Amino acid sequence: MSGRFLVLDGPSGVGKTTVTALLADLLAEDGWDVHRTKEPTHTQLGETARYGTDDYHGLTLACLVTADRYQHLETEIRPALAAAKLVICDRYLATSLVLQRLDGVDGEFIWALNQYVDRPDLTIILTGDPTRSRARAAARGIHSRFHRGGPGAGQQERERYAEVAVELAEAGFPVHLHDIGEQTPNEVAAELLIQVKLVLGTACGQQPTGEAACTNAS
Ligand SMILES: Nc1ncnc2c1ncn2[C@@H]1O[C@H](COP(=O)(O)OP(=O)(O)OP(=O)(O)O)[C@@H](O)[C@H]1O
Ligand SMILES: Cc1cn([C@H]2C[C@H](O)[C@@H](COP(=O)(O)O)O2)c(=O)[nH]c1=O
Repeated sequence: MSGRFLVLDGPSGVGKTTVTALLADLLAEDGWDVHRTKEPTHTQLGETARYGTDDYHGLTLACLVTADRYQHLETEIRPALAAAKLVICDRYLATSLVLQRLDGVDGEFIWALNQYVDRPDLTIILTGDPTRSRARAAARGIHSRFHRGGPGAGQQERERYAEVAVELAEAGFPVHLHDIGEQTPNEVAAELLIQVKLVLGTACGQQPTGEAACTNAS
């Protein structure tokens, strides 16, 4: 039996970690056996990437985060999927396509590095007001050079994520773009639950009713 693979991605401070936790709880209440995880991982390799962005740049950082992704897939994500779990992952390929490009790496190289990664059943990209997202990330604590820069950097990141939503959809990844607007994390999670059920079906094996595509991404 094989599980399902769900990803939440988007700019720093938009609320990925908060919403991932809430959505994971809602899905568990719905009967899914949920495995929540994050990239970079909390392994030595992952923490080197997360906290090492002042030391590692460009190609080096691209290789580090992708090496962490393959290790994550091999040791955690694929075993959980093989155990029929619903894996929900905070950040994945979309982050690389946005941040590594902002770091000067060619998109073709990023795709080549990631050519053997698993395709999620659904990638949700959260976007929101960049001034608010940046302010939240700053209030929580800055641990990466990608978190620095004011609203201008946040606006650029937001635009890149919207472009990457389309890019992933064109590459055959089911994508849902969700702008949080004024929503609270609970409201975002409740709305996403509906979308997830449309695409993944229900825990008791009901077939999905929606065709996988890039929704809300224009
Ligand atoms: N919709 C929201 N409205 C108000 N505050 C929020 C919302 N979503 C998250 N927050 C708050 O913003 C802060 C950052 O949220 P969170 O860590 O979930 O963001 P993130 O996207 O995972 O950030 P990063 O990528 O930088 O780790 C937290 O303090 C969280 O409580
Ligand atoms: C998955 C991924 C991550 N990064 C970098 C960017 C930040 O330094 C951290 C993410 O930190 P947070 O705790 O989620 O805020 O990792 C990256 O450059 N590329 C990636 O693909």
